[in-house]
Amino acid sequence: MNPKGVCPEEEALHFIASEKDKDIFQKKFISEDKGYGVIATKNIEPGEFLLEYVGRHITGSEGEDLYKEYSAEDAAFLYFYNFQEQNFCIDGSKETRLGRFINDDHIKPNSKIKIVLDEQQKPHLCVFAITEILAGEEIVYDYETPNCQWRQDGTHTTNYGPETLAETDIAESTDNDLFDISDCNPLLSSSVMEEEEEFSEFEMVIVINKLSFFQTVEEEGSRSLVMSDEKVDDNSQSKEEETTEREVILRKTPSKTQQKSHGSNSQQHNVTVKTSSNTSHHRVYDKKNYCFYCGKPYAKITRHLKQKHSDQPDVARALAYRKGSKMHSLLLTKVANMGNYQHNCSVLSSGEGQIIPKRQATCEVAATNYLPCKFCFAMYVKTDLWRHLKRCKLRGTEASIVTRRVQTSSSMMLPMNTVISTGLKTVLQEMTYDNITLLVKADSLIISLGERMFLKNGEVGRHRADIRNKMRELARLVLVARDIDKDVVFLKDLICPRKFNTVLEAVKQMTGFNELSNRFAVPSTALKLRHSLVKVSYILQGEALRVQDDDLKSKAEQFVKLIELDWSTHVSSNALKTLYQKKWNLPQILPLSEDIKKLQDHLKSLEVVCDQPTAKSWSELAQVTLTQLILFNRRREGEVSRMELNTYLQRNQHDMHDEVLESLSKLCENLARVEVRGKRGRKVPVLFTTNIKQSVELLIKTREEVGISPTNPYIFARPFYGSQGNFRGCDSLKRFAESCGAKQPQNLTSTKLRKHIATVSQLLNLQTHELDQLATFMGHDIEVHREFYRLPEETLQVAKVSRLLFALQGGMSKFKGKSLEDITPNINSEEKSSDSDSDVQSEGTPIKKSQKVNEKALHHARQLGALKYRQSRQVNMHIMEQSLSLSQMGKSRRPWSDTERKVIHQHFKDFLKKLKIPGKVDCQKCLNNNQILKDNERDWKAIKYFMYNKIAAIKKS
Ligand SMILES: C[S@@+](CC[C@H](N)C(=O)[O-])C[C@H]1O[C@@H](n2cnc3c(N)ncnc32)[C@H](O)[C@@H]1O
Repeated sequence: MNPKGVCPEEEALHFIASEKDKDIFQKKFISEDKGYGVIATKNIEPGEFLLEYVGRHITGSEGEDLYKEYSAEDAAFLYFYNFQEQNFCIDGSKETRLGRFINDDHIKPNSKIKIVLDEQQKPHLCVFAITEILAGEEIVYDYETPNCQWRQDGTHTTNYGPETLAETDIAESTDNDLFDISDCNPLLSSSVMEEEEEFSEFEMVIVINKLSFFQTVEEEGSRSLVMSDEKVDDNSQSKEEETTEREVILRKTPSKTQQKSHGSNSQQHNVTVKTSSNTSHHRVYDKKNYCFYCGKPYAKITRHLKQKHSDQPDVARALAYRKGSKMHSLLLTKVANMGNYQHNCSVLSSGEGQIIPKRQATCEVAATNYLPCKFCFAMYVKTDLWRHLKRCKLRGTEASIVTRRVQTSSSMMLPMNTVISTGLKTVLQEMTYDNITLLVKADSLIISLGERMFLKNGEVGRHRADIRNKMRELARLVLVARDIDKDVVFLKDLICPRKFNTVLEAVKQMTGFNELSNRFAVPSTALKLRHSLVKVSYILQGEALRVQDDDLKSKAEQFVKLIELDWSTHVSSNALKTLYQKKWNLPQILPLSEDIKKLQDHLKSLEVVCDQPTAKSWSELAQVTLTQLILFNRRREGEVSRMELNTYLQRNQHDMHDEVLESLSKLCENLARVEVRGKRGRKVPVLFTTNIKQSVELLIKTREEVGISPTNPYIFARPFYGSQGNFRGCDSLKRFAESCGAKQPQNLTSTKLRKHIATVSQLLNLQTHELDQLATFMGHDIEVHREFYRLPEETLQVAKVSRLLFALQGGMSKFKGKSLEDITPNINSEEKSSDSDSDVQSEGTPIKKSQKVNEKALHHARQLGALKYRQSRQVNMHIMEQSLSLSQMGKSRRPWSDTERKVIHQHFKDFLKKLKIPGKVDCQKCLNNNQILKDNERDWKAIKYFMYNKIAAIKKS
């Protein structure tokens, strides 16, 4: 009965039934370490019912399953308890009620959990006050788990309350701040140092007094049920032994750190990691920490440091703090960690020995799974490192924000066998931390290759990716080769004629060579490896020359010789064949003009200009403008994305000479031109329309306002997290292509847009110098332009070779002595049937599509008539595209045959009459000299289409 005359259990039952929390509590953010907690808003008497730990009631095994599935955050809310010799769990992770937010305090708990049974005899976990609680004080109970993370880290803080002094986080204290928490945390003292670390999933064991009306449950029974294969700290064990009338409630810790071993691929062949020797009932104290000063292992490292090395500055500093104070134990922990770190580094560099982690796993874990904390030097499982870094009390004030690439930056603390330049180090830092990266760093030959590549182009972002890929490729080869041949440790061991077969085998395994089909799964890697291997052989030859090592030199030379002799038979020829065959039947689909139009309109509608831009609206405008630039210029996305601010600001803005301007189009006045670095270092121009120019200028003006890092050199910089990167045009293009409602958004890529312009430009029958100009603008060599941006091959085949095939069907005798161009087979009936076929089968297949195009083009040409072409100087691109295949025929400059000439002559006259072109035109002359062609190619084409149609009709009849 509490002072208000209400029985606490009855009050608890009332709140259980009403499914509500008492309104005298409030959820409040306590600190970075603790997260949220529960605060009383009124004074509370001892014994009073406070809150219920509400959640989904499930069985213990269901809880176990959830624990495996849940993230660490959610797993913290799984409450395991034992009731009437059965295991239960309350999953509070999805709850909004307050009970689950109550934090732990084993020093000054003000509450306690008890089980209350409702009318249906269902158990409920209820929290009752055990001391007087003042308004503003945090509700805490003792989790009674010495092993929980925050106690192990020595980061335990007193509960939040009105009389509590402001929380002092050691991370914020300087070395000179004497911070003593011993008054409120007497148990902490040397527990961090002297207690053995362990790796147990069950860290919190809450032992509560049984309520009188509950059945007594034998402790051993509950232990065997819940902790079958887990270990419990000795302290808690002894406490449990003392308490006979107790029921065990277990809460699983969120620590999910167990890692599977990487197996034989681990770089460190003979490196193991110390694992826990605990059994389910006994804790085994066999972990030894290495002394930083004498390099020897000790079971009681703190005592050793105090007794033998108190004169060392770091130890002396720790001892200057009062025994039992937080700083005292933290600084000693650091020295102990440094000893282990030193030992671990020597193990990793020698490739032999046992690594001492901060927490010992129960199963074998690969050494590559551990990384040191850069603040306290302890080795943690790499996937848990970020969590530790957040809490590490030795991280200091300047490092309060945990960096994004936690693993890669910590991996730089591991020993490297080779000297690496600062430049290449920055490249390595960007690598994912795994056993491949570990090998890269340890292999001097791979590093040498990286250094050379970095010297060439390392400052350019995307080349850094190339360097990383090349190095990793070689490291993967070595790892595969290690499995084939146990003598291979580093790449150098492979550059030897005797190991050539191993290399071939490793390449085949790595690139998925199929012995039966002689095909590679990844043919490009197989081809690239040849170049890398030759390069590293040259590096070795150079090295051999410098140190006058004839043996090494001849090995490297012979290896290159073998590559020249044998590589193509075993690798290149099949890899090339695979690559070549992969391209067969790949449709070369160009973007649809209507899709391009849709995208343009969509981008236009998104050009939002706001007076006070935020980082979000700025990045939106940046992406829209970037996409517009790519689309307008048909430029490679990377060239535009990486355009630098200075390049834009320092562009040539001198007024053009008046006479030049006059002779050129008005457009020149309005278009800004910026030259950027294109493929292979070519200078390529990017044109800015007035709109784009305005957007870019606005972006530049408001860069600072939205918080773009001043050191970010790009126009289209990313505004978040002080990024030094830029938006990628391909991402923006993809995003807007998908949202613009295009029929085929997948075809709206910068490469396909470039193909599009190159292809449709052929319809214009540009003069050679004009083609050259276009190619230069696109950043192509003219030969490349002609070779790769020609009409799709299949269109040509359909247009030309199909004539022969059709002719074959109708009998060849009448075509005797004619060229392919002369053959005009009767294809109408076939076209019809194939067209209808294509409609039924699939719309997208290129050949059928081009046949359809033929039909459509003819239709258009007929409908619009040549006059329309002539009158309208603005050529409709869409019609041009559709006339694509016919244009090939229009391109033909061969003289007409005699029969054709006669028929055409007549029709030509009629046609001209129909077009109302003055009869002065001499048709014969036109036909002979291609006069119209010279004057206006488009007219000529339209006429030819018409003629072709007529001829076909005549032949048919
Ligand atoms: C049931 S939750 C309590 C609510 C939690 N503080 C939150 O913000 O969600 C248990 C978790 O709170 C944290 N916690 C509880 N007591 C703590 C303490 N004294 N010091 C640091 N963290 C504590 C631990 O992360 C633990 O896993």
